[in-house]
Amino acid sequence: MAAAGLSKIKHVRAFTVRGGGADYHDQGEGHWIDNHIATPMARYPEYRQSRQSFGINVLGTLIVEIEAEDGTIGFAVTTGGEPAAFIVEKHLARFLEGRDPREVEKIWDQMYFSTQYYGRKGLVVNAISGVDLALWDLLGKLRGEPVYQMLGGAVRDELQFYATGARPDVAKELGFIGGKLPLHHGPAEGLEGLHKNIAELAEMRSRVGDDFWLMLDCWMSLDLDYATRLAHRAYDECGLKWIEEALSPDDYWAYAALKKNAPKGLLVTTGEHEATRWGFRMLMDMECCDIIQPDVGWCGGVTELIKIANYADSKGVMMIPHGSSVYSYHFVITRHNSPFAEFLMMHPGPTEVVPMFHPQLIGEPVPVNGRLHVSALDKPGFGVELNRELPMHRPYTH
Ligand SMILES: C[C@H](O)[C@H](O)CC(=O)C(=O)O
Ligand SMILES: [Mg+2]
Repeated sequence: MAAAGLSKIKHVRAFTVRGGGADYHDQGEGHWIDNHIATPMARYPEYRQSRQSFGINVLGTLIVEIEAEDGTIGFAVTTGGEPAAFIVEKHLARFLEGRDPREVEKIWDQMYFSTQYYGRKGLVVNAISGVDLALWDLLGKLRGEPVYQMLGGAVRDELQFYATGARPDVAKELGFIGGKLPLHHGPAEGLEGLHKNIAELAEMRSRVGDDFWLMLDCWMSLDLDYATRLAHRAYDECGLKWIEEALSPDDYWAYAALKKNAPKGLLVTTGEHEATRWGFRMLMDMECCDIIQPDVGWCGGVTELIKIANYADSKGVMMIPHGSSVYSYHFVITRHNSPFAEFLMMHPGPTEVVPMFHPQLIGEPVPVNGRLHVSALDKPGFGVELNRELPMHRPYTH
């Protein structure tokens, strides 16, 4: 039974919406995020130029709303679209309705183990993450507290960001501490592609100077041999800071080998497509990387991220969450082993700072001069509202 003053959960609803936002790959033509980026599908020439051509944006955004008996609504956005909406409405909602919203652990446990026979990673854990984030948002709104306060409070006054996008030189001018470039050419483009990758990085190094961090996001596109050669050349010739998600997320053995093969001083990072405490334990126990990068909207939500982050802390591994806007800001500010955060540049250029989940959230804070003061997070829940002017669709009910 809910304690006096805290409403029980009345109803869970799932919606879908298209056009950017949490499904940040769902952008219009000409956007930097869909311009010949190296992927595991780039071995097929017909899918090389555009990730949308092989369906990267096929799912769209999932919106989860949880309404309490007093009418308070918590919500969250993540990816997963219509199939995730089905899972939320037809399977997960039963573990919330009629419950005390403070039962986050029990609700998570029931969502995960009831779906384990067809879930464990990917879409199902995206759906669980969306529900979990909406639940934390509701709890914060019911208590009148920001999520970061419920997580133990801020350990510093501001967040510092690096920027992901095709223009680290602009990111530097905008005050970010570093810039992460997408890798453009994968192994199928041979030695010529490797030379082009290095030339692009060298050109960017010459624009940003010696001290600005430059990173490469390889989006699962490489094999171990290519990744090793790229790592050495990019570090030696261009002072690369880290090589990200170079390999398939399933190939823990290749990651462990890459970390051994990589030059000392270059960081190996991965994890945005990994999920749950068990997946991240594998990455850390097998010494696959120096930085883990869970996406809070995909790895199991805040309830699971607490466990992942604590394990990382105990192993001395840094945790820099992937993207995920306010959902990671509220977490990162509470952790010493997350000293900075990612900001995904969603401007098509990208030459301006625009909210990462634009246009889905109202009141979404953005870094100013590469920083965000904790006071920007001082609103109940995750501190944002849903833009209800968007054409939301509720494909299933229960
Ligand atoms: C730029 C990358 O290919 C991807 O779209 C985003 C990502 O992996 C990241 O922000 O990290
Ligand atoms: Mg990445």
